[in-house]
Amino acid sequence: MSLKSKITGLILAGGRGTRMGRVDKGLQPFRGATLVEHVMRRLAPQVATVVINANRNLPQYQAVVDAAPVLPDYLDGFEGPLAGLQIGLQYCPTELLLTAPCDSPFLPLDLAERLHAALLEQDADVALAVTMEAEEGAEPYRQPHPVFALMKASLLPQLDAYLDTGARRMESWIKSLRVAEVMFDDADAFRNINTLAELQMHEQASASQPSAPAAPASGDPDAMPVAEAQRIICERITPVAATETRALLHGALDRVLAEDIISPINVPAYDNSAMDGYALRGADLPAAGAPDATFKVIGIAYAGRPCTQTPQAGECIRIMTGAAIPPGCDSVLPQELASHIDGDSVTIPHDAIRMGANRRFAGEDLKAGGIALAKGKILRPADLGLVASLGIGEVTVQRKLRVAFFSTGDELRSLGDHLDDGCVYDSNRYTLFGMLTRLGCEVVDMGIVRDDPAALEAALRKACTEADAIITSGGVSEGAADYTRDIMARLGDVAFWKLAMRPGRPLAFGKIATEADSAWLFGLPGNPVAVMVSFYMFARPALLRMMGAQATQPVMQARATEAIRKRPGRTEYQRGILSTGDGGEPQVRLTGAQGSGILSSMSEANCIVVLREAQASVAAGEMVDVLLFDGLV
Ligand SMILES: Nc1nc2c(c(=O)[nH]1)N[C@H]1C(S)=C(S)[C@@H](COP(=O)(O)OP(=O)(O)OC[C@H]3O[C@@H](n4cnc5c(N)ncnc54)[C@H](O)[C@@H]3O)O[C@H]1N2
Ligand code: MOO
Ligand SMILES: [Mg+2]
Repeated sequence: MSLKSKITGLILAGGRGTRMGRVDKGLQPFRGATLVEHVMRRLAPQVATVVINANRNLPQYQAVVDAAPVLPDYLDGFEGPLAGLQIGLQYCPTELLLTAPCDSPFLPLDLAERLHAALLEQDADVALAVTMEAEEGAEPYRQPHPVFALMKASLLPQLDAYLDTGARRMESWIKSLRVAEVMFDDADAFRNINTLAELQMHEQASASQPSAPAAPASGDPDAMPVAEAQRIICERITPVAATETRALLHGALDRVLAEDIISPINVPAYDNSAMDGYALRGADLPAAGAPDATFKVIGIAYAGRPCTQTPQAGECIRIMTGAAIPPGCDSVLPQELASHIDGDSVTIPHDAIRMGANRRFAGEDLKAGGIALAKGKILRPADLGLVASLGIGEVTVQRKLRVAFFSTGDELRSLGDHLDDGCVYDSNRYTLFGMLTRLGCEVVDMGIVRDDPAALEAALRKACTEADAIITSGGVSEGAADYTRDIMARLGDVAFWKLAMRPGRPLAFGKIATEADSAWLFGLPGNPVAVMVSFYMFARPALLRMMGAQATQPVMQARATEAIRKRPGRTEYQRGILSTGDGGEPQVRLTGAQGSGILSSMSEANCIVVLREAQASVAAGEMVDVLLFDGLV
């Protein structure tokens, strides 16, 4: 069994964020994602699943963990890390739980591995990270980080007992356990970001992330870094304002929500049973070591048919999953845990369930008055169901974006035409059609435009009147027939960039206008792989922004199975195949030839390996960033 499969990751995001002016820390934007997404990216490769403990903005946190749960505190009115830990341990389906706070975007990638080694070696209950800290003029000291801990899931009863005493401090609870401390050299990896000022400072500090080792830049000094081009594009683009209404079953799927959906009701609307069994008063359960207790069944509760009888001491109600918890009851015994059932009497052993077991609380999914789905969410199947669970049948969505696209080049031939000498079939238009359609745009296919200034001008003017954005391919480099550049520049404020990336070096971006209309223009390079990479890195985020969508690109880490050559000074996007290694961990290999005309490399791939600007060649076995096609395309 791999180590990963034994561990559940718990991100602690339940705090009040008082030092950030009560903002929800985990959701603060940082380096193109939210803080919690950075934590997720670094924790996920180390564990079987990641869950989040949060008490606010649950839908936003839910989007980060996808199918895994977001767990609100079980204890009311107390938001310390132990409340989060308690619910995390209650949930934990694996032998071990690894915790990390939501504001620690640099946490070590070998945290689980090193804590686990110490846990075993020292036969401890908990292993936690320690660093050496030094303040000016003072002796260096050991700083334990109890929120970066790997612990046995079997510690739950000890934690419950500790919390029952009214104590709440993480440090003192940990002291009561067998603790292994693991010294990490890189104190910065455990830095959490407490204030908005700190956040801004880290945002500005370039490439100091442990995942992007610094390397001497040796690229073209005129080339613009990818992040800067993305920033300029994002700053200029604003969302399109128009909205429309769509029914859940008719047109809402994959659209961008234009308004927050406020929950009009609690979901579930009433406390109900999670099991078929017997509802009873937890206080009547036999104490530890006491003999089995027998209860009399006085009524029956079905889902949709509540039972209004109130059991007295020693009485219970037969209950089905989803049925309302009867008055006075607070716990449900699953029927298979009874030691004996005979007619209307049920016998229960002392250790069968804990008080409060198997009770689902009113509003534990969605609270009345809370934001069930936030504006900007792209509606997926789960969201349609969630909106329906609120009794709402229609949603307000952003109108679809209209995007015109065409290919440029005298060498291009349309499908069905004869392939003359020196010509190629136009493939970019099909790739663009696919990418735009997947993104949910209304596409306006304008065919092939010759390398002729008058034809190009006419095409751009027509596109401008018909669309919100225009995407072209080819003619943006510096060849003698690359006329697109001149015409684009004449029709608007279009800038031509040489970017520090490969593929996708040339790019044109700006606004063009006719007498009556204007549109954003993305002049993508002609090479078939370059057009796709440029689309995903620049056009896609810009179009999503125009659509008013809140979306991020799913990045994860995988181990490179082979060495990858890379020159520092430019970002490289290599096509990869992600798979599961023998130990169950993600691994990635390249698809072979990586030339920007080799479209088969894109077709074979299921991910892009992102080699950051400062990064040098990667050795076999090193971890690399991987951008999954799933969710991107
Ligand atoms: N002296 C330099 N030459 C080039 C540079 C440079 O910096 N200095 N950059 C290279 C890079 S990188 C790229 S990418 C290309 C970009 O060129 P253009 O955007 O001007 O595109 P074209 O010249 O029109 O075409 C390039 C290549 O792609 C093929 N192509 C174009 N459109 C399609 C299509 N719709 N379907 C299939 N294939 C297409 C075209 O036939 C060319 O082979 O410039 C480099 N040169
Ligand atoms: O954009 Mo080019 O395709 O980098 O080779
Ligand atoms: Mg060219």
